[in-house]
Amino acid sequence: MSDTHAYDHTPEAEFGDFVALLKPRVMSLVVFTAFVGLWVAPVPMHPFLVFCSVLFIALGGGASGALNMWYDADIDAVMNRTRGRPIPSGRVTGGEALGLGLGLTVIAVMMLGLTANWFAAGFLAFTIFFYAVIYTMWLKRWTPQNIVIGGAAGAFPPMIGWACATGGISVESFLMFALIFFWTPPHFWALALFMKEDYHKAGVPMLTVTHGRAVTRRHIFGYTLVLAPFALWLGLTSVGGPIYLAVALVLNVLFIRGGWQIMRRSEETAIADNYAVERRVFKLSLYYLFLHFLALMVQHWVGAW
Ligand code: HEM
Ligand SMILES: CC(C)=CCC/C(C)=C/CC/C(C)=C/COP(=O)(O)OP(=O)(O)O
Repeated sequence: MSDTHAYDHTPEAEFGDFVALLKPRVMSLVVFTAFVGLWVAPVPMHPFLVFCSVLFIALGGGASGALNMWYDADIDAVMNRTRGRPIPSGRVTGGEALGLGLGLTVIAVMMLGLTANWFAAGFLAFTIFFYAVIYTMWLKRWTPQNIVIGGAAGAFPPMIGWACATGGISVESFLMFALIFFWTPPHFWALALFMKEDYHKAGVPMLTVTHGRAVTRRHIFGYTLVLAPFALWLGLTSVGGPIYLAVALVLNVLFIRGGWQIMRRSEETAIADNYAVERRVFKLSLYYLFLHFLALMVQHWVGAW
């Protein structure tokens, strides 16, 4: 991954550096959720328009990643996980990242408006604004609730996908939003438990830094409990069905169990096994979201309720 690039003698930007600015790995899951939101909507779209919509949502997501990296270059330079990124390592200038982010935002929003509809395009613009401005510039450096509220940005994409197909919103698209929204805190805090030093060094008020790990552990478990009813409720709507419900049931039991294990662990035990459980739950979180949306796709294919 580009985050781990070695430092070059002559820091010259390569194409890969500009791709890295778009945070492709994280955005792949974002784009998948957007695609599923669009795919399971009750209004079928022409395959070419499906392709265009997903492409422009992906470009918009990438644009927001570049804007985030432009603004966060100072933080990224301090943290081990991020200091090899294109800007802190000197291969790309802040101005280039800002230009790329703004340029892609304009292209993505305009093209989505022209190919899908302007409601979806406005929604995409708002989501980019939410991630780049509300989360990155404001919440991230200000409150330990940063990722709870900021998580909304990452939760909007399936609603944008649904809006591309239908021109509106619905209970189903709202529940897909809720699924990602309440998933984000356990997803991120599991990681923060074994990355605390990084955020501490960078002065970012993550919950682990401001309230300590014991509180963070309880929050993780709490959110897995809040999340489960929304995941199951989605299965009872018009996009749900027995396959989705079975998958959701298993995944939520596993996730709640993971949250419970994280909460019950003492810091000493965690240090002794190098945060093995926290690492496992972080990985599980990625499968959790991917498999829920995959199950929605399969359910749609075999026929929803
Ligand atoms: C405010 C919300 C979020 C925060 C703070 C957050 C934070 C993080 C961090 C710090 C990483 C670690 C490594 C990396 O930089 O790749 C990560 C990984 C990841 N996140 Fe999130 N995340 C958030 C929301 C999301 C959303 C909404 C998605 C997708 C729907 C997502 C998908 C992923 C994926 C796929 C990875 C693994 C990337 C890899 O393999 O390198 N995240 N997240
Ligand atoms: C369509 C569209 C506009 C989608 C946006 C999706 C979105 C907001 C995803 C959030 C993903 C993410 C990596 C947050 C990380 O927080 P961070 O930026 O604090 O993480 P870092 O420390 O790795 O930079």
